[in-house]
Amino acid sequence: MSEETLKPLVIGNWKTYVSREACAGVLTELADVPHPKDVETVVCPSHTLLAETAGPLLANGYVLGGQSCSVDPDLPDAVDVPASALVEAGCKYVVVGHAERRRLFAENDHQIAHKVQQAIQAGLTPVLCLGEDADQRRSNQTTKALQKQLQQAVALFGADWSKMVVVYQPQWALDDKTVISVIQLAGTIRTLRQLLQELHEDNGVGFPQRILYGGSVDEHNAASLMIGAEIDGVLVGRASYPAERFLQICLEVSLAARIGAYAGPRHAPLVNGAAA
Ligand SMILES: O=C[C@H](O)COP(=O)(O)O
Repeated sequence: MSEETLKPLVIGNWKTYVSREACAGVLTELADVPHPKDVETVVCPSHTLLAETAGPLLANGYVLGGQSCSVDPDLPDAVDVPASALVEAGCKYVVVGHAERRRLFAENDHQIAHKVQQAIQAGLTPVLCLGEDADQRRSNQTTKALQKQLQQAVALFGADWSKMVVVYQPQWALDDKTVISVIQLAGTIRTLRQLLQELHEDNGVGFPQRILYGGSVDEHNAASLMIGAEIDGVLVGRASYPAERFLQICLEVSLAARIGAYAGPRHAPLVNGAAA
């Protein structure tokens, strides 16, 4: 496991919040206030801003990510940015399976598996988002939903996916902009860690992954979510802009990691010598 993957990870997903007009100011603010070096800090600008943001972000110690990649660049219906083009633009990460793409573009697990495969083949680290919807939550199907999404997402490749980042991003929390409780989150993160361990045991591939949380994370809740739910970082949407808020979240995560003596992704807890 590389030194970087032992750090907590904060990903700012700009979506379309940062316009071309606002971009130069944001880049200046991100450059002026040094972000904590003990946090790996990724910024995912909109694809049309990648060219002009890559240089300044990389020069200031940020890591670059893509907001999505195409299912297969060779398919005639490929409309998204190829993973290889993201690499050329300087990206290290790419978000796949984002809740909004699952919902608005009806992206399914099979397409997401292809995206994961494309990302890995291009040398990117996939940031795989998954989570249950409101109905699944109400009917206690959360574990089943997560298991299905996980298994199908990694079904197409047998390579070492230890670097893959998993983001728990419950659809219901995004729909309502609900802030998840630390207790709720802690329980589901534990389940996810267990599911990942089972996948590891079944396939003999890399483990453990970094598990992040995404959904209404801000400068006020980032630290308590980090410590209370034992996550490895956060995926931030709205609060990734303005830069001041995003930098404060990075500081909170750094502080939480120090308080919790964070030492990298954890294994599933053991009960009587076996995984819980
Ligand atoms: O990509 C980020 C997630 O959609 C979370 O967005 P949010 O922080 O605005 O709730």
